[in-house]
Amino acid sequence: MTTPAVRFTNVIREYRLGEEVVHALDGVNLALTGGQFVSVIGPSGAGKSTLLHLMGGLDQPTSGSVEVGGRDIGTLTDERLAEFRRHHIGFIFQFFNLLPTLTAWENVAVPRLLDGRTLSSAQGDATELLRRVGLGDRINHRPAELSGGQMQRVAIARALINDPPVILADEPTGNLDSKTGRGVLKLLADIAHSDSDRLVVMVTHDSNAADVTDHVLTMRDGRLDDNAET
Ligand SMILES: Nc1ncnc2c1ncn2[C@@H]1O[C@H](COP(=O)(O)OP(=O)(O)OP(=O)(O)O)[C@@H](O)[C@H]1O
Repeated sequence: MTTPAVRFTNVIREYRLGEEVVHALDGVNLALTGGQFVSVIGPSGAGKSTLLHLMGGLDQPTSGSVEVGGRDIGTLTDERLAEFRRHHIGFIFQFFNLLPTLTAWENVAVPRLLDGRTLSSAQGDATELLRRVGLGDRINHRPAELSGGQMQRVAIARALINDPPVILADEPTGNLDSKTGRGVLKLLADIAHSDSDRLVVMVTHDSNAADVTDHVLTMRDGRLDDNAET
């Protein structure tokens, strides 16, 4: 049996605010294999972002385990966890989070700096990825010279630069018009489907999402509605 790209076992995440305890995740079990594009939907406060943050090692469960590629990320030290995130997880955000003074290819190459490499050593890979996301003619443009959809494509190329097996997207179409958003969703689907080892998980309020994703996880009050083994 293949190891799931992501597995949650009895995951609880509580936040304590004074006397009050919020159960952001209230016993989540899931196993997601690579090669698919999964969306996470549900009402505000249901726990969607918490789920994504735990998948990406940005937050830790109060109890239960989160495995990425078969490794329990709760057992890693902070330093190992940061390294693990850089190589195993690609993040895509609603507001792109590009650096305004850098060109498109330099933005794509930034994660390589964190590995102690130079930007220029990644220029070839960054340019190739920009071509892949349809921006081969925009490699020297700065973010202010790009449309919202183009900025999100740069951010997607940046998420791919270290070839991570898991890509996590938090409302990636939330700041785009619906036509541009559909293009971004199609690109994310292509990225998931072109590699059987790659899982793409997206938190969204986008009503088009269910049409383009292979599986929809619905969250409510910190729990998943259905059996999430795919
Ligand atoms: N750092 C925190 N401290 C305290 N409570 C938190 C924290 N982060 C999230 N919560 C609470 O956990 C619950 C789940 O929040 P989460 O952001 O995961 O929901 P969501 O489904 O992503 O919502 P939205 O669609 O509005 O972004 C909410 O009740 C929220 O208030």
